[in-house]
Amino acid sequence: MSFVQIGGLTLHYRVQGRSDAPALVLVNSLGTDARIWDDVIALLGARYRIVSYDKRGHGLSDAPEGDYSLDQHIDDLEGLLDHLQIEQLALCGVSVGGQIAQGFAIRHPERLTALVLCDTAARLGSAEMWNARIAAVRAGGLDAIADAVMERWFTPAFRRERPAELAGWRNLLLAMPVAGYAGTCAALRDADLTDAVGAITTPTLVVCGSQDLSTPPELVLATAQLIPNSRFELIAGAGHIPSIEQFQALAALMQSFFDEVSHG
Ligand SMILES: O=C(O)CC1=CCC(=O)O1
Repeated sequence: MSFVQIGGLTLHYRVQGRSDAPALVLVNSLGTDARIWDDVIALLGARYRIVSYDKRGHGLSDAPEGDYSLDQHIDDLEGLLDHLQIEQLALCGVSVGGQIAQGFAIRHPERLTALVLCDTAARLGSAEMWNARIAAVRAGGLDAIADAVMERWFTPAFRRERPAELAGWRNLLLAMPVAGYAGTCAALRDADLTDAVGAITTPTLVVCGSQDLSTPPELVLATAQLIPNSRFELIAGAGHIPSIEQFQALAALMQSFFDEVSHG
């Protein structure tokens, strides 16, 4: 567990896996923290130096008041990479983490060897939807939305058969600061990369849980179709966070994609 201050903002990050291996950086989704990647890290750590972090507003990182922007999230990632002196990397993000990854790929194509976009799109939801979500958490805290969020994160089978894990991930959501959640909803409300993702040149794997109710497969596929050098894969039996629910399938897809990219 490590911390760095970037422009006055404290970020929590972790560096795991093989220290002399190529870097793989993972970006978490709204309402989660770096621990959503733990099972994937366990499978890929023998071949990569893996950095995961709690983006601003989440986990052990600072959660300033006010609206955040996608650019601020991308600046944070850039600052973390500079701090760790990582020049070249494979980048993977889920949901808003995937938007941060798309934005980084547009800003810094020269730094990326591969891009993995999980359950994300160039545009997520509508301004009305995010404003309603912000109002709900400001009025009632994270508890006001937690049950609905669990239905989008996880399949009915997971919710039925793995109640302890469901309760644990729900606790993670409930523990997060309202300022961090609402600030990131504002970033989602204001971000639209639809006209920009066509400029991504990095080889890109786009994946989506087959039962994702937050960013359904059609939406994710539509973004994949805008990215020239991309491939789309559906992950059966997963909702919005395949790194938890189907981590073996996700890690296998990532590994074969990285092998393909590095062997031309
Ligand atoms: O709460 C959800 O619907 C899930 C989600 C949306 C954006 C994100 O990062 O997670």
